[in-house]
Amino acid sequence: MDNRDLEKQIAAREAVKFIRQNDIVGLGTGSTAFFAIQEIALLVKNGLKIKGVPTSENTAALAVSLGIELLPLEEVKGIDITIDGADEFDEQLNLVKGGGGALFREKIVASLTKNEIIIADSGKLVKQLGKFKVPVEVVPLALNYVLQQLAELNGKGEVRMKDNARFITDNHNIIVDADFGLITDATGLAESLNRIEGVLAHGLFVQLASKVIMGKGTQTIIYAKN
Ligand SMILES: O=C(CO)[C@H](O)[C@H](O)COP(=O)(O)O
Repeated sequence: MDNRDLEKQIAAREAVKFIRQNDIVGLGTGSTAFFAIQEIALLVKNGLKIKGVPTSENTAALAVSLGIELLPLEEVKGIDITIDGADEFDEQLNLVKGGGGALFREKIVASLTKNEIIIADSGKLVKQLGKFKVPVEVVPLALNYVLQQLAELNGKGEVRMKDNARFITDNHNIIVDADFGLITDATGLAESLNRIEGVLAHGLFVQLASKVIMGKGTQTIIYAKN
């Protein structure tokens, strides 16, 4: 395992300590969340009773393969704790998410969650968001309109591709990765993106995380809400 994976793993091990018996647990998506799901599966094998809520089809398949019982997102009224990754975060706990294209379900799960814990390796911490382009999930018919609106916000949008075709999300939409340069006002930008018709969700997560647990070398550093 390389150093970044080790950092992800120790962050995941620390995060699962916050899970309690009978919790409803949001299960994140991506290579960091993968470590948390593995740790949760181990706890379940050892007698922990939880129900998982997946943030993507990939995560659902992984969780089922590891013996974690799932609840469908549409039936869930509240989630006790979620453990998810991020593409970048700042010390105010603002995040960019959606590198794996699961941002819409991740945002719904985060919004339903009491304790949203983000786990990350040390490469994800930034002084200011914007190094990672902001993923925007777009209803395909609205693509040109959304690209124009992003340009009005000084964002250069590019349709995400995979294997020479448009990347398609679990919700049958496309992703535009938008470059806004360094983001000075994450709240303002998030609100502007929320107002664009045709945008289902965007990857700016503001005021949604309660802590970020970051692996650094063999230690973890916790950034928490004041
Ligand atoms: O938001 C996400 C998926 O939509 C992931 O949490 C984010 O992309 C981080 O992924 P990884 O842990 O593989 O670096």
